[in-house]
Amino acid sequence: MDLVNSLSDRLLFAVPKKGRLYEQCLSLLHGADVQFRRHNRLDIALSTNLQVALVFLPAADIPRFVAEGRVALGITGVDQVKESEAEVEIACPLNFGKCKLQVQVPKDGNISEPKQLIGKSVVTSFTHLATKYFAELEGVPCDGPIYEVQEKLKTSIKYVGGSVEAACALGLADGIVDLVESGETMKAAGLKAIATVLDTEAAIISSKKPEAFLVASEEAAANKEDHHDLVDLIIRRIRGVVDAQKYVLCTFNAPKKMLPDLLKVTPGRRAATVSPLEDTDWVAVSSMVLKGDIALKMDELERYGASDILVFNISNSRN
Ligand SMILES: Nc1ncnc2c1ncn2[C@@H]1O[C@H](COP(=O)(O)OP(=O)(O)OP(=O)(O)O)[C@@H](O)[C@H]1O
Ligand SMILES: O=P(O)(O)OC[C@H]1O[C@H](OP(=O)(O)OP(=O)(O)O)[C@H](O)[C@@H]1O
Repeated sequence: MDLVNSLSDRLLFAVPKKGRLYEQCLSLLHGADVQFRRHNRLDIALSTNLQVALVFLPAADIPRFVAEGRVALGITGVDQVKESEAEVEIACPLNFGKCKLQVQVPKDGNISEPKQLIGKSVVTSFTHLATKYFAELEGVPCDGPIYEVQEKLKTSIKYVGGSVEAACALGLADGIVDLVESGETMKAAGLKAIATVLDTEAAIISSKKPEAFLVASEEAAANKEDHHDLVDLIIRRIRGVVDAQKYVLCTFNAPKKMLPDLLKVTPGRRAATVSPLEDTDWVAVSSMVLKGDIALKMDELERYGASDILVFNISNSRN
């Protein structure tokens, strides 16, 4: 059977084909045990252990494919979902691809707030979001199609597909609207941020259209229900991996008399596990702690008399 025909029985799952989200998507799929082999240059890969086909697409196109029910699930940036105005479900934020869509202007110029860009020229890859932002700033109603709103704006919003940060230096724009993470690109291009349009991160999105779950062959159609179960299974697995990455497991030995204070420091996600020790004046405690808090928590545990404090990474989890 050729590759395209073998897709009819499978749940389609769109993943960015390159760029900032690509590597982390692969590691997430690995963590969720979605196994597949991608052949050179092919943008479709059949999973070897689930009834899933991965489709590698540009991040910006994924919301549209999912909204139209061509694929059931996708991973992309929330910024791309908002920009495309695609009607999709944001099933699970993924805690990576975190950045901000910001209005940026030349560092040494005389513009210091977005209102000063009204009537001037702005370049971006996010024309919908930029148009909405400036429409609000100018008090223009934003209910018509985007080109009609743009016609009413004093500010000119123009599209470029990449290297947006070069637009000011090249005389194409007075300001830009672009993504910023570390700020390195903006700094190197001599720009400064003067406003944030959107905070964004990667997310799993799922289709609201029933046809996303339809399968072509009769035999496979009988398993249609399975595709809903499969969507649920994949989302739960991925959520488990994402949650696991946010936490570490902290274990320590605690003098019994200090236990109430120590449990206030590390109460655990639901509750800490407390186990007896040979020495009856002591207990062992294990508890999940947010990764970002762990150093402070260890300081506090030590202060309250905990000893043998150990911290472990968690590779997967389920609630
Ligand atoms: N610097 C960044 N830090 C974190 N996440 C980012 C960053 N830049 C982009 N992203 C996220 O990754 C998504 C895809 O952006 P990326 O620049 O990788 O696009 P791409 O598909 O490679 O397209 P192109 O390079 O042609 O613009 C963005 O929509 C955003 O959600
Ligand atoms: O704040 P930073 O950490 O420097 O990241 C910001 C840059 O990252 C993205 O571009 P990317 O490098 O993905 O390439 P692109 O310009 O081709 O989209 C974005 O468009 C910025 O240019």
